[in-house]
Amino acid sequence: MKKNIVEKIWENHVIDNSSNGISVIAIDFGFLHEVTSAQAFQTIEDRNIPILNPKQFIATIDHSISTSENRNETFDHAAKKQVELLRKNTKKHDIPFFDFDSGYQGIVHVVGPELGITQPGLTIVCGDSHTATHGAFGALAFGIGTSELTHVFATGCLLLHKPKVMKVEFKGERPNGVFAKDLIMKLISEIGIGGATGHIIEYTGNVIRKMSMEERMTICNMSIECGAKGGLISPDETTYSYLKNRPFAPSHKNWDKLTNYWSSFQSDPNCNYDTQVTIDINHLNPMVTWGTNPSQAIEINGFIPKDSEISESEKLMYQKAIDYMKISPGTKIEGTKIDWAFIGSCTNGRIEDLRITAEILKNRKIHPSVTLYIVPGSESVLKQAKEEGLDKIFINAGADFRMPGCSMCLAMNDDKVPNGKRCISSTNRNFVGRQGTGSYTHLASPATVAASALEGKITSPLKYL
Ligand SMILES: CC(C)[C@H](C(=O)O)[C@@H](O)C(=O)O
Ligand code: SF4
Repeated sequence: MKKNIVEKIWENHVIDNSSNGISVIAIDFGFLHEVTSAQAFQTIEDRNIPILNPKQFIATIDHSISTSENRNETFDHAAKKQVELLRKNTKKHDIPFFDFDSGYQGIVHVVGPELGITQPGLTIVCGDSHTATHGAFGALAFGIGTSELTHVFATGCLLLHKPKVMKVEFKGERPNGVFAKDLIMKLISEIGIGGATGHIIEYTGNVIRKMSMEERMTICNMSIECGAKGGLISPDETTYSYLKNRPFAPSHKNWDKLTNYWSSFQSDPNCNYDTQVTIDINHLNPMVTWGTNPSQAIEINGFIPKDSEISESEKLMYQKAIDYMKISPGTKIEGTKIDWAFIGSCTNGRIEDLRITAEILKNRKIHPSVTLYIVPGSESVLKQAKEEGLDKIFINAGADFRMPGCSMCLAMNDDKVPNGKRCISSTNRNFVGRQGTGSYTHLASPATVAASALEGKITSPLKYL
């Protein structure tokens, strides 16, 4: 029988199928961060259960930490407690922990792939919704809750319903100025925040095949924003050459055998999907959100929608978003004044994102009324950026180039957009107050963010490319 990639990984990991549609699935790897792991550690300790395989996990710190130079010292009390608890728990249970200045610290979804831990065909979990990112390598990766994490600690398994599978194909040629971020934002704006609920998305087609691993991660990362449990891309030569020589990737000895095995994680031609979506990107422009969820996005040369263009079922959400965002229906989104700009996060905090940012900022100054934070996704991204001299370009442009972490993506730390200020951001969520109480967020690609920071208003990157 023909199978899609999700079915293949699933069948490879089924330990038991029960009669009520729930299966016991083996989990290969788990990532931990300071916000969602403490309760799971506490539960297994209270019940006196050991962690079955501590080497099946790695932990790092990202969400609540400071991104200032002296980040070790500038902790608020609650954040410090979270970090210290994770340090203590990982030490006690012998789980590798990537602390400040280990060389491996960073946002969990940036760190896993760049260390070569994320590999094709694996099942990967983390107490974090953007675990979908790891799907870019052909892994079945998804976020779990704290009680599920307790199960994985104790048993290395999870009880799961088999997900449905949606095939998404981007068709055409990518126009200049249009990046992976624009493609995924376009998909979400088409199918809506619940469009892929209950599904894992498989991204297919030539546009995806030509993408780097960084771009594929940006795509898979935002799968969750249209309701999907995860998103993945079948592995190919791009995947294998990215993984080769990474610190935790398998050794070269049996590399051909290994890549042959990894290549088996492909959907069979003409296999079955529960849902299929095709997106034509031939005439796509850079995307930007106008509202308070990621589906409320338009092309940058478009107009903020009017009430008459909105379907009955979306009117309430629409009106709330318009009121909150203090924008005028029917006006052009391009040209909207911004006060802050942010480049970073597990969506767009990788080296390629910093390179395109540098290309646009080089020998230019950001607008005097704009504060631009550039936050690398990990210590290795930071190191690479410095080696390439990108830090100097950022600083010369007037940006604040900071230490790795989630930073202003969710403002659970010191980095916040002030009340009443408007930010253009390379992140994945524009919920009310996401970047700070009373702040306004417009999501876009790093190129659009950089161009907008130069102009002090929402600006297409085309002018600078
Ligand atoms: C804190 C964490 C649970 C959360 C998530 O699950 O995604 C965060 O990473 C986010 O992006 O909102
Ligand atoms: S960078 Fe943002 S989206 Fe990613 S894990 Fe951190 S808070 Fe969540």
